[in-house]
This record gives sequence, structure tokens and C-alpha cells, in this order.
Amino acid sequence: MRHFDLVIIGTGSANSIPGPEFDDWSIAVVEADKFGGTCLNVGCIPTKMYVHPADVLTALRDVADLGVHATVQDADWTAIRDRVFGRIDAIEAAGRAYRTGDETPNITVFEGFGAFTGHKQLEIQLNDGGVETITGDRFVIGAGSRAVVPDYPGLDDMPLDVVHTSDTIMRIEQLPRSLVVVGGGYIAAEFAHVFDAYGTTVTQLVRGPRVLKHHDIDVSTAFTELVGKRYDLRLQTEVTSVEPGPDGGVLVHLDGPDGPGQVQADLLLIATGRVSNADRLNVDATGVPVAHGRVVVDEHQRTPVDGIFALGDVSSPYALKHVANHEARVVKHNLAHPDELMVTNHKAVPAGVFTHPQIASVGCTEAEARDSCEDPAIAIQRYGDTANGWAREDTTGFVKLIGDRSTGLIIGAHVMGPEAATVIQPIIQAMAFDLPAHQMARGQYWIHPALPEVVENALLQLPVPPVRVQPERVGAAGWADME
Ligand SMILES: Cc1cc2nc3c(=O)[nH]c(=O)nc-3n(C[C@H](O)[C@H](O)[C@H](O)COP(=O)(O)OP(=O)(O)OC[C@H]3O[C@@H](n4cnc5c(N)ncnc54)[C@H](O)[C@@H]3O)c2cc1C
Ligand SMILES: NC(=O)c1ccc[n+]([C@@H]2O[C@H](COP(=O)([O-])OP(=O)(O)OC[C@H]3O[C@@H](n4cnc5c(N)ncnc54)[C@H](O)[C@@H]3O)[C@@H](O)[C@H]2O)c1
Repeated sequence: MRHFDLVIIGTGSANSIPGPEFDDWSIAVVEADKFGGTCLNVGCIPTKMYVHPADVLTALRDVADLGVHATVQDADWTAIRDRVFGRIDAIEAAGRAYRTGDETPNITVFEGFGAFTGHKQLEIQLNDGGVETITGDRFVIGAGSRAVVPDYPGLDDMPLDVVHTSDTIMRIEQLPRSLVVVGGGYIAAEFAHVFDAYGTTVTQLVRGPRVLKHHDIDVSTAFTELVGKRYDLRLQTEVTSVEPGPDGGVLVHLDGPDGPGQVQADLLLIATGRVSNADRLNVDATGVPVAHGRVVVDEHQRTPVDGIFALGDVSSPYALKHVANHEARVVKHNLAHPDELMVTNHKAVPAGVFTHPQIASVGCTEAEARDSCEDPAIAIQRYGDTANGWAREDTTGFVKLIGDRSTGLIIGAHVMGPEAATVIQPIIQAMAFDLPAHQMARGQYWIHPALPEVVENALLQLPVPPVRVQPERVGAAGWADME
């Protein structure tokens, strides 16, 4: 049985851990599937490579109002798909070659599925046949998450090329004429935007009252209204069964506000959430506990078993790549410096939804704020009432801020509109560094007439006490007085 100083399960964010500081450690990297994990191969990166052409197409369709005459013919699915995966597959292959090649001689890659069979002992079902059992002094569990597919009657009998999850939909042969998307979360919203923009007839089935229902109520309500005008959005609608369509494709049986019904389409995309892979690793055998479906870790990313760490979707409730990357940096430091442990920072975790319009959020929603404090301060600033938004004739975008009246700090921010995921970044910074709202607004210049002025104006409106900048920190006059 081979023994290693460190065993890493999963090549998503965990693959960033081996570096020069571990050159004298023997390291095993265990990967069952594609090198680089979800984000690179089937997640953030390819989806955003599909979103960008969708954004371009959507913008081109909207330019008539600005006096520009543009004709959009169609989206060349094959060209887009081959550009996306021509680039991604090359990176995947290069990552695998790097870890298996001469440049990292202390690393042994096991291509197969690992599960614990004893204390710090992992059995690997190798992809090309055979089984290998290894042991390690330390382990990093970075095994990610997987798509959840509800057990709809008839689903098992459907042709494989008709029913998809986010894992497979991006590699299809041709653009479907019609698509049913099930789910109302991130993945459903982003793919509905992509396919609708490319020219597919989209029907989205959402069992709740709104799309993105975990977002702030104002964002969720406004976004639901907007996409409801774009494609066939059916709320409070459940799938009851599926069957092959009479002319191919799929016939989805559903139950909604108007009673039972049907919708037919070329393809079905199921985007009903993801679950941690903690249940597939038999972590119990090595004494690692699982709670709420996730591997249990402390603020140093340590499991209760000495030397076993976990990070990313397998242990984190956030299921976001920037969180997995941050946690990987913490694990890397803590492996190398066991006497000076770093703490994970989950203070102001943001997220973007790459739809049209774009959405971004950080901190609490208004409802969460009202649950935890009696009287949160709220400000809403429309893009269209600031110079750049007005120039664009934006009619739907806004920034919503939630503040704490006692401290003047921002506790939540929600943005819907052009470049929302970029526009929100200064607010994330303010929250991360405890910069009070009015100090943030008046303690710096805001480029005029750029989009972030919408943030400046939202900050100024926030009914929290002004906090004056100390003159010695910003120069003799004190920028707090600058109007
Ligand atoms: C469609 C989609 C779009 C997304 N878009 C975004 C986005 O825009 N922004 C964002 O922040 N996040 C996004 N995410 C979420 C993001 O991709 C994940 O949070 C992140 O990739 C998780 O990283 P990880 O390292 O924890 O796991 P992963 O990257 O999933 O890596 C885990 C690896 O472990 C391997 N593995 C699992 N079990 C075993 C085993 N038993 N043995 C061996 N290997 C195993 C898997 O094959 C995988 O390669 C998206 C996700 C999806 C699905
Ligand atoms: N831009 C981003 O950052 C981004 C993009 C995609 C995915 N992600 C990450 O991936 C995770 C998974 O995304 P997701 O969209 O699959 O999950 P999600 O949790 O965002 O949404 C799941 C949706 O499916 C619905 N649902 C659940 N079970 C259902 C059922 N049985 N029938 C019908 N509907 C059902 C839920 O009500 C919800 O609307 C996200 O939580 C997010 O963390 C992030």
C-alpha cells in the first residue's frame, strides 16, 4: 500500500494547493473525472463563455432605441460551442499533463474514484480498471458537488440526448428549437437567458412564486417580472411526469395555477440544485462527520480528524468558486504552517447571476435584516436616475442598500442592472473593511459619469448617521466636506 505525505481528493480548487512549499512532500492527487473540476469544465467558465454572446445578442436587439440599426441573424451554436470547449479542453489537458509530468515529480495522479475504507486510507476505483489503496498523513477533501435530478415519473425512460443538466447541455450538437428549463435558481436563470438570446423558444418551470427567490425580494420580484416578458415563465408550477414527445423531444406534464397541463420541447434542462459529494466518499470510515449533507469543518477548514481538511462545495454552504478558492488558500497555508493557522473569512461573500439584466448581491437581504435587527436602513437608487444610467436610458436597474443605523455600516447590497457584478465590488470592499456608508460616499472621488455613481448616490441616500473622515487621514481639508 503506497503512503503519501498528502492526499488531495478532487482537482477543482484543491488542485491549487501543491506549490513550491510542498516540493519535498509526496502528494497523491485523486480525480475521478475532468481535471480542473466544475468551474473550469462544466461551471462558471463555460457558462460565462455562453453568456457573453447572449449578452451581445441581447444588446444588439435593444439598440434600435438608441438610434442604431443592427440586424441579428442567428447564433451559430456550433461555432460558439467549439470556441468554448476548444479553449477549455486545452486547459483541462494542460492541467492534467502538468500534474502527471516531469515538472511536478513529487505528485502522483490517480485517475479514479476515491472513497475512504479506513482511518486515513483511501480506495481508488481506477478509471482504466483495477483498484489501488493508498494512505496519507494528511488529506484534503475537495470533492465538490453534483447536480440533483428529481425522480420524475418517466424520466428514466427518456432518451439521454433529450434530458440534460448543466453538465451536458453545453456540449449538445445543435441549438434546440425549444427548451424546457426546470428550476428557478442560478443555473436555470443563466441558461434561460443564454438559450432565449440564441433564439430557442424557452419555457421555464418554477415551483415557487418567483425566480431567484432566495435573493432580496425587490430583486427577485423585478427580475421575475422582466424575464416573464421575455420568455414563457410559469410560476408555481410542478413537473408531474415526462415522456417522449410524439415527434421526438420531450412532453412535460405539469401542474400549475391553472391545473394540469403539458409543454413540449426538443430538450429538457433540469436545474434543480446541487448537493455536496460528501455522501459518496464514505468519510465515516476515517472518522470525519457529515452534517446537513456536508463535510464538517472548523474556521481553519479542519475536520475533527487531525490532518484532514475539506474545502469548497463538499463542505461549504456557499457553493461558489471564489469561496472554494479562498478556502483552498486557507488550507494551503494551514498545511504549511500548522502552528500559525489562518481563519477562513466568510464575512462579506458576494455572488453574481449572469443574466440579462445582471444581478449581484452581498450580505443580508431586507427580510434577513428585519429578522436580525428591528429597523434596518434601506436605500434604493435607480440606474436611470444617475448620469450613466440616464444616458443609456436604463429603466429597470437599481441598487438597493441595507444599512445598520447604529454603526453606519452597510450590511447588505443588491444590484440589478448593467455590469451589476462589477458595480457591486466597491460595496463588497466597504463591507469587508468596515467602511461606513457615508465615509465611503464622500471619502473618495467617483468617476463621472461612470456606472458606479449609482452606488455613490445609493450610499448618500442611506439613512444612517454620517461618519466624518478624520482630516489627518485624507489631507488638510478633509474629503468628508467635499460636495
Ligand atoms: C453551471 C454552473 C455554473 C456555475 N457558475 C458559477 C459562477 O459563475 N460563479 C461562481 O462563483 N460559482 C459558480 N458555480 C459554482 C462553482 O463551479 C463551484 O462552487 C466550484 O467549482 C466548486 O469548487 P470545488 O473545488 O469545491 O469542487 P469541484 O470544482 O467540483 O471539484 C471537485 C472535483 O472532485 C472530483 N471528485 C468528486 N468526488 C471524487 C471522488 N470520490 N474521487 C475522486 N475525485 C472526485 C470531481 O470530479 C471534481 O473534479 C457554478 C456551478 C455550475 C454547476
Ligand atoms: N453565477 C453564479 O455564481 C452561479 C451560477 C450557477 C451556479 N452557481 C452555484 O451552483 C449552485 C446550484 O445552482 P442551481 O441553480 O442548480 O441551484 P439553486 O439552489 O440556485 O436553485 C435550485 C432551484 O431548483 C428548484 N428546485 C429544487 N428542487 C426542485 C424540484 N424537485 N422540482 C422543481 N424545482 C426544484 C429550487 O426551488 C430552486 O429554484 C448555486 O446555489 C450556486 O451556488 C452559481
